Amino acid sequence: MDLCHVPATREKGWYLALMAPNIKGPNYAWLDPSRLYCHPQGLQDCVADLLQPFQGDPIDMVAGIDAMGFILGAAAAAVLQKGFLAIRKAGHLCVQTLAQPYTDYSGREKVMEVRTDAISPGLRILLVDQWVETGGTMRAAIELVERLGGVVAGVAAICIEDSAGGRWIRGRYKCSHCVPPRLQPRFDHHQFGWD
Ligand SMILES: O=P(O)(O)OC[C@H]1O[C@H](OP(=O)(O)OP(=O)(O)O)[C@H](O)[C@@H]1O
Ligand SMILES: Nc1ncnc2[nH]cnc12
Repeated sequence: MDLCHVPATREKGWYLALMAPNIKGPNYAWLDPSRLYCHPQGLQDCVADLLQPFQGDPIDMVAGIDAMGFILGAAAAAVLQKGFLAIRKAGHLCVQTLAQPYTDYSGREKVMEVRTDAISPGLRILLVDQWVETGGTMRAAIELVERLGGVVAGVAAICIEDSAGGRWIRGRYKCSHCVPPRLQPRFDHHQFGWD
């Protein structure tokens, strides 16, 4: 695959074709989007599409979710010229943290942590992750921000699936994603290959 080829017309989500299917079975997410980060124009357009709905919105800080949410989150923070807060899977931060248990698409119970000294009450935070499948991970991050008095200014991910958790998030927060309407049902049904 040519990771430099740029199509003549770049409609929203053109770079989604760079994603790759799971070939390793049920212990993994059904899809791996990360090859699109290898494409310079793909990465740039992905971040621009995620930020477009928030143009003009007051955002004080961007938070990205461990691990792949760090990539788009940090890129978005750089574009917005804001700071970046890492929301981490438990057991990595050697400072005072707040913890939130959750369950994700794997069905396993996990714990997310955030440092307690970065979010002051009323701080408006844009939460970024690579993907929302069941919504368990993003909901845990939302809980952490709100328990610290922060305000979730928005939720951004390449895709927010039409799951119960995805709908819960979409119903309560301003959201952005990269999926054109014709492709959303394919992603909701975990179908790869949408040309
Ligand atoms: O909506 P959910 O069902 O909660 O799933 C979404 C989460 O799962 C993936 O991360 P994962 O923890 O697999 O790993 P990584 O980011 O460390 O690769 C994805 O990037 C989200 O963070
Ligand atoms: N990165 C990802 N891609 C597709 N589905 C997912 N579910 C959780 N993470 C995912």
